[in-house]
Amino acid sequence: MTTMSKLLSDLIPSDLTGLMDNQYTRYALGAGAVACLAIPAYTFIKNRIDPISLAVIRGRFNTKDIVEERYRRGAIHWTWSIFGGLYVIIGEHPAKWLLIQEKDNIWSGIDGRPKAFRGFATGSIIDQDFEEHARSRRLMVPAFKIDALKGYLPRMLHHTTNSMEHWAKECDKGGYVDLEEGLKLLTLRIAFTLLLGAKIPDDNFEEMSRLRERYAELFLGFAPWPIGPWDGKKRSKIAKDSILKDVGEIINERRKDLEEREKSGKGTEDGVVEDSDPLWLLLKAVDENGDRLSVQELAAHSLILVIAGHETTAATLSSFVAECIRDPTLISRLRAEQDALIASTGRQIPSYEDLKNMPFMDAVFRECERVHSAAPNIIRRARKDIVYVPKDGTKPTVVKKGTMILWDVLSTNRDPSIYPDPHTFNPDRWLHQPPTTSPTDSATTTSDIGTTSTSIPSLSPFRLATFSAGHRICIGMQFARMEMLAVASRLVREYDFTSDVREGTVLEKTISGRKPLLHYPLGLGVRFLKRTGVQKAV
Ligand code: HEM
Repeated sequence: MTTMSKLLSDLIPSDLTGLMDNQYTRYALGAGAVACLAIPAYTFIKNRIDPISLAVIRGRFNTKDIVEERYRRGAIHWTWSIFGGLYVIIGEHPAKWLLIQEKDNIWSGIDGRPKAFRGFATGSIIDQDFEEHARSRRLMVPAFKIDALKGYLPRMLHHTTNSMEHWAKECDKGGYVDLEEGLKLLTLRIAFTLLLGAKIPDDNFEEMSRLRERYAELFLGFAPWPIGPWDGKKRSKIAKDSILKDVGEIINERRKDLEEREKSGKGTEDGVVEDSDPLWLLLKAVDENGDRLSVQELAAHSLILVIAGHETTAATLSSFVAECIRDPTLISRLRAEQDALIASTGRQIPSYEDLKNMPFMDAVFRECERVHSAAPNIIRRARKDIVYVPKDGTKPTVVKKGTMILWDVLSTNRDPSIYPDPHTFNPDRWLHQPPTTSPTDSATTTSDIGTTSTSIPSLSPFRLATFSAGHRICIGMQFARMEMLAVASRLVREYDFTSDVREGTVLEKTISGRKPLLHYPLGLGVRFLKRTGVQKAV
């Protein structure tokens, strides 16, 4: 008898009544029973664990898979995330329900966020809610209006030129420069000097790098152990205290300046370009009792302005660089547009009006915002039991008081009913077939960059969710859009950063416990070289 037939005869005895006496059969039945319980249990758990949390735990992040999984679960569904159980909502209809109609029924300040996200900017605009929050926004909004933006542009461009020359010098020594990190340093410098009015000498790149390291450490407190480092909270607190100390010094200096001006009657009115930044407006503000904000309150707002104002913009600019590396036709089209603009205006350095005349560049950024949204989620919490009734009239969902609700930005931005072939990076979709606009949404914008000027109309922020929507829509959206166009146009006009890429550079973004925003796992190592035949900027 062969080994196989012996095994079979052992497994299947001729006398079936003695089946349970056979030890192999018992093993097989036992294994079958475990599988019967384990497979549905595994499927049940897997279907309820949030795909982003699962990807971070596994260390394998694929945006397309995550988005498809979230759509499979539906426009509103329950999930367990690393921050606890919550409802996920996708798309325009539930987002409007959450962010507008139920505005008074949700917390969007400190009480609305997961515990891990609390406590790093206590008392700032993002912690505040309701009237207090609305007051802070009213105070800051003038710093983001067109006149203020126009005032920021020359200094933005100056810092960009300075950084580009620095990167080129580094590469002249024969190495590569990590543009992802370089762009963070640049946007951090822009945020410190323009939003807080700090004075930072042009050549102190080392000090900027140290400052940037502290900002990176700050994020270590976001992810709970074991995903983040075991001492993440402690390191984050040390970084925060150190940043607050620096910010406190800037505030004290500017407060002294304000007091001196008030005493001498020199004038503190806005409109002087250097004095229309958000910190200046906050410094001058008085409440109904005539009191000014304390240094602690000012420091908290300043901290959040710098965090929100540099990391996200740099992330989107990095996506721009990565897409140009991936597709060389992009860079030739962008260059053709820039070169034509230079020829028609005679300006090597773009003006504010020029930024409104770059439809293709604008389209590329709109696509970067859509596909590579810097902030993947927006989180709120129910203040009372609230009910979501789906558009199609299917079963309503009751969200219990105290439950977190996460608006899935990544998936909303890839809604196939709005964006055909949603996972493909295709800037032309904005030029040829702009998605439907919503006229009421223009009320949320404070400038005309990238909205009314080019062939690209303003899209409902409930459909392109990158900057959020409703009463907390990103206050710096137009600042960011202007900054991205300004920096990118300078890069494209004068430098080549696409042909010599460091070996091993990975162009797919990921999230990890140490870096909770989407980023390139090994940075963007490129050789940054001056284009030949470019006229010197003046
Ligand atoms: C590409 C760049 C940017 C992206 C993707 C982005 C995205 C966001 C998002 C998603 C929110 C959350 C709103 C919510 O909770 O609903 C937000 C809030 C905020 N952003 Fe931005 N942002 C960017 C650039 C900036 C810049 C440049 C500044 C400052 C100049 C800024 C300042 C703020 C502030 C202060 C808030 C809090 C607003 C509030 O709570 O009312 N952001 N941003």
